Amino acid sequence: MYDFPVFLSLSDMPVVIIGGGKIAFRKAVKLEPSGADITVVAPEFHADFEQWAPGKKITMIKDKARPEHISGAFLIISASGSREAINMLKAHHSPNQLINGADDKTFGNTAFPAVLKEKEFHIAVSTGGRSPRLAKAIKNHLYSIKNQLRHL
Ligand SMILES: C[C@@]1(CC(=O)O)C2=NC(=C\c3[nH]c(c(CCC(=O)O)c3CC(=O)O)Cc3[nH]c(c(CC(=O)O)c3CCC(=O)O)/C=C3\N/C(=C\2)[C@@H](CCC(=O)O)[C@]3(C)CC(=O)O)/[C@H]1CCC(=O)O
Ligand SMILES: NC(=O)c1ccc[n+]([C@@H]2O[C@H](COP(=O)([O-])OP(=O)(O)OC[C@H]3O[C@@H](n4cnc5c(N)ncnc54)[C@H](O)[C@@H]3O)[C@@H](O)[C@H]2O)c1
Repeated sequence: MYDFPVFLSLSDMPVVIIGGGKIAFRKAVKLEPSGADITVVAPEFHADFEQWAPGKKITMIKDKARPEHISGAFLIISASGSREAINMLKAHHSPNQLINGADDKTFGNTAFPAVLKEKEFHIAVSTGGRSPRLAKAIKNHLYSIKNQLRHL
């Protein structure tokens, strides 16, 4: 699973995040600098969303996720932990959509890596879904040694 790494250009691409909690917020904050056209769908939003989203290219829909919310999306982030939302997504996604199963790694075809972004380079670490904590630890280790490579 998740065995092919790629860097995407998401500017103006339709991205839908299902869920409005802590994890959905983390994904939204990571995606926003890409310039994607982000829609977040959830019956309830974490307070961080309400403070952070105004003035950004983010549409917030206060509703349960429904088929019409996902139909035009290039990338869908499943981050609600809701069985109902996951089952809806399983039944109504199309086979050529990118799906990030942040709440269920048994479903989906796309994982967010742990990212180290500097002016000169961009490193993404994945464990193929096996251990996000390990991915984070490797990223933090690379961060701690990056200055040793400055002369290259
Ligand atoms: C790297 C990172 C990027 C990001 O999130 O953007 C990321 N998870 C991070 C952290 C993290 N995730 C979790 C914890 C708490 C538990 C713990 O401590 O272990 C922590 C720790 C923390 O939050 O500190 C739990 C967790 N993660 C997933 C599930 C669902 C499941 O497993 O079914 C559950 C709930 C399990 C449960 O509750 O049962 C699934 C996924 N998490 C991934 C990525 C993808 C695989 C990446 C890879 O290939 O390695 C994948 C498959 C999909 C996706 O989310 O894209 C980011 C570190 C970023 C950084 O700091 O740089
Ligand atoms: N991928 C990761 O890195 C990672 C890390 C930790 C946890 N998780 C998983 O992510 C999921 C979400 O975690 P959280 O802490 O954000 O949860 P949370 O309870 O804070 O948020 C859940 C959100 O989903 C919304 N929701 C509920 N039913 C919905 C529906 N039918 N349609 C749309 N939205 C709906 C809720 O209104 C709420 O906004 C959990 O399954 C958790 O295990 C993932």
